[in-house]
Amino acid sequence: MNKSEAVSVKSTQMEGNKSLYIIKIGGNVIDNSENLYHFLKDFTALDGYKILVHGGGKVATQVAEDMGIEAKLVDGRRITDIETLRVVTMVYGGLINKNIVAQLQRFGTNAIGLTGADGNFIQAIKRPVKTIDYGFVGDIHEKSINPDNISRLMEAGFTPAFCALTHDGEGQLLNTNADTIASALAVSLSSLYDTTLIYCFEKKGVLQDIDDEDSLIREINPEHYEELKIKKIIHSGMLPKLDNAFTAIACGVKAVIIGKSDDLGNLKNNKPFGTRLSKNA
Ligand SMILES: Nc1ncnc2c1ncn2[C@@H]1O[C@H](COP(=O)(O)OP(=O)(O)O)[C@@H](O)[C@H]1O
Ligand SMILES: CC(=O)N[C@@H](CCC(=O)OP(=O)(O)O)C(=O)O
Repeated sequence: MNKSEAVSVKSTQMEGNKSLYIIKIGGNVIDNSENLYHFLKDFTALDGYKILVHGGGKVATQVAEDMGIEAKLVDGRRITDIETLRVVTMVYGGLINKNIVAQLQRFGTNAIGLTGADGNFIQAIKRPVKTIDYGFVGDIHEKSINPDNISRLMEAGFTPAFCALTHDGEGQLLNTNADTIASALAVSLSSLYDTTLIYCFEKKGVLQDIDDEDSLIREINPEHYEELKIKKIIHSGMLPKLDNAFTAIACGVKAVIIGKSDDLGNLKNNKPFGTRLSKNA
């Protein structure tokens, strides 16, 4: 999460809450039908309240290029002009979201596919132009999410599946990073549920050596994170992911895990899984 996206809201955690998993999947999992199949099956097998958040940046880039629209990303964030907004609306809100919902239904999860505009669940602010004009990109703020509305949907038996689209309340859809949406939902819903946020991607977790799957770092605190950044052990997409993850931990989310989508089943069997974030000792 960059600074302008930071969710500064501090939730009031209550004792004895019901548990909730908020699980985000990224573009590399979505792009691999076998991995996606296994992930959605394991997601269905988890007990309790659940919310799925999906990205799909890789698919959007491919579809845009097929349509002759060049993808432009700055610090991992897509410059979203009006043509690109049309593409991401079709890809995130349509193609990916509806396929995921259909697959979840097959496994028995009564999923309901959503953008932030549906039910006014996530209202964002169009990112102000500073040095870069990101176009139709939405930043989430502390009043973006009303946890009671989302809770009502879950209490009625539905499992929300959010894509990476929000709205500004004035009729405009906005493209919003899926990692940030997952973190903001987790912070907001922590006021009602004991919330665990899980980022699933294609690697075992945060690795000491990105080319060695056996080099999993089992736990990271903010101090350790700073060292890993200086040593350039963590870079590219993992930086905003961890920024979002530490924001969630600091704002009342019970646990945050970053791990491989194939290993989600470990959670049900109480086996260790991925990299767990912690506060400074
Ligand atoms: N130390 C690290 N361990 C694991 N992945 C890392 C590390 N440093 C950078 N990365 C990169 O971060 C990427 C995950 O970020 P991103 O592509 O934004 O995820 P997602 O697919 O969930 O959107 C990995 O594919 C990997 O290339
Ligand atoms: C503003 C912005 O950058 N939005 C992201 C939303 C999709 C996303 O987050 O996808 P992954 O999780 O697969 O990376 C994008 O369009 O790429």
